[in-house]
Parts: sequence; C-alpha cells; structure tokens
Amino acid sequence: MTARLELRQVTKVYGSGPTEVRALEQADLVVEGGELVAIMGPSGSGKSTLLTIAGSLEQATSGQVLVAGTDLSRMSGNDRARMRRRAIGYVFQDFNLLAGLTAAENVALPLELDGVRARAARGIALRALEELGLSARAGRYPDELSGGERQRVAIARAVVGDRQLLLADEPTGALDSATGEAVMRLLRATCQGGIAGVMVTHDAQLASWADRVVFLRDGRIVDQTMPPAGPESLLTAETGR
Ligand SMILES: Nc1ncnc2c1ncn2[C@@H]1O[C@H](COP(=O)(O)OP(=O)(O)OP(=O)(O)O)[C@@H](O)[C@H]1O
Repeated sequence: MTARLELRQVTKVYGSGPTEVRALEQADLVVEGGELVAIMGPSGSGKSTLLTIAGSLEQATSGQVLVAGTDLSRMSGNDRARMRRRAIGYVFQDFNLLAGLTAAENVALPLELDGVRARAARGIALRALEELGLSARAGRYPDELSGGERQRVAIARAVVGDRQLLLADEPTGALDSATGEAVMRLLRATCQGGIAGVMVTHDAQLASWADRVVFLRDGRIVDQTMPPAGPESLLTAETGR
C-alpha cells in the first residue's frame, strides 16, 4: 500500500552563515492512511517546520516529500497548489475561519475554489458539519460560536472533499481540556475513516490519542513510541527521566 505521507531524509535549513538554523535534519517519516501520528518535542525542535513541509507550504532544502506516492518536488507549481487544495487539510491553532462567512460557507469555500458548484459544495459542507454535531450552527458566523465549535468548523473544512492527509498544529491549543478531548476524539475518528493525520502537540495526554508519537529534538527524529504506552511513559520518553 502506498503511504499517504512519506518524508525521506528531509532537511530544512533557514538562513546561511552565522544565522543558519537547521530546523530539520534528515527526517524520515511514513504515515499510512487511517493512522494518526503525534509530533512532540521541545520548543524550536522543528515540529511546525515538519508540518509545513509535509503540507507543501514550504520546500525542503534536501530530501523528498511524497504525498500519496507523488514526489512534491517533481510537481509543477500549479499541480502542487491543486494538491494543497484538494488532498491536504490544514487545522491551525487560530482556526483561520473567515469572519464574514457562516460556518457552512467557511466549510464550502475550499470546495468552491476548487470548482465544485455552489449548491453541491453547500450540501457537502452541511453533511460534514452534521457529522461533527454542528448542524444547528451551520448558519452562524465565527464570532457567534464557542472556541470548540470554531475548532470543529475548522476540522470540517479540513476534511471535506477528497482529502488524503490532515495536518494539525496544536489543534486543541486554545481549548479547555474537555473540549480538547472532544476535538481529539474527532481527529481520531476522521483518521479511522482512512485519512492520514499528523498533529503537533505539547500535551502528552492528547498525544496518547495517536497511534504513534514521534519525538523531535534539534530537528532530528529521536524516538517513536506506540501508545497505549500511556501519557506517563510518553513524558518519560520526552524528558529522558
Ligand atoms: N522562517 C524561518 N526563518 C528562520 N528560522 C526559522 C523559520 N521558521 C522556523 N525557524 C527556526 O527553525 C527552528 C525550528 O522551528 P519550529 O517552529 O519548526 O519549531 P517548533 O518545534 O514548532 O517550536 P514551537 O514548539 O516553539 O512552536 C527554530 O530554531 C526556529 O527559530
């Protein structure tokens, strides 16, 4: 089976000379469809860099990134942009919802941008919102929604269409712990539907929802563990205590 995401010896260098930062160093990672992988590590260890390179928002300095078996560096700029719109869903901490659009319009927007007719896009958006328990909120604007609801709208937007890969950076960052757990349950369920998920988190408790936890230190993947080792052993692995 072709992995949904594969990083091969990916290195990312920012700057040069005295200001050079090696944000990622020869990182290898394979994520299959249906799998949710958590990325943990200290601040500055390269977690967000890994996510943005996996999502083709930045290019690796060297190494290869394959999404659903296709090497991103071999694609034209247009094809890469289409891949970003169609195949990859992004959930970032600030949600990035457009304030002037309702929940349903926010979810439908990427589909419409991709050429889906407005009526069909709205139908798909409403179904995604329904699956996330948000039917009653479909006509509300972002500032009329709670933080947890906004996050669920962002996830609905990230999974509509024919997504292969879901990338989430601290997806529960601004949420209280009960809502954070609900969001994790949702990400878990979404991935079980066949999408490959990669999420960055600082929270070992939340990472224990993942199938696998990858630890980064100074840009290198230093360890991978399989829950249900449990949050405590994750902490031990992370801190080396
Ligand atoms: N655009 C950039 N230009 C220069 N350096 C950068 C850039 N983006 C990231 N870096 C550097 O690369 C390293 C890795 O950053 P990254 O944001 O990936 O870490 P992180 O593990 O996500 O950190 P945090 O947990 O604090 O968000 C850091 O030293 C950071 O300062």
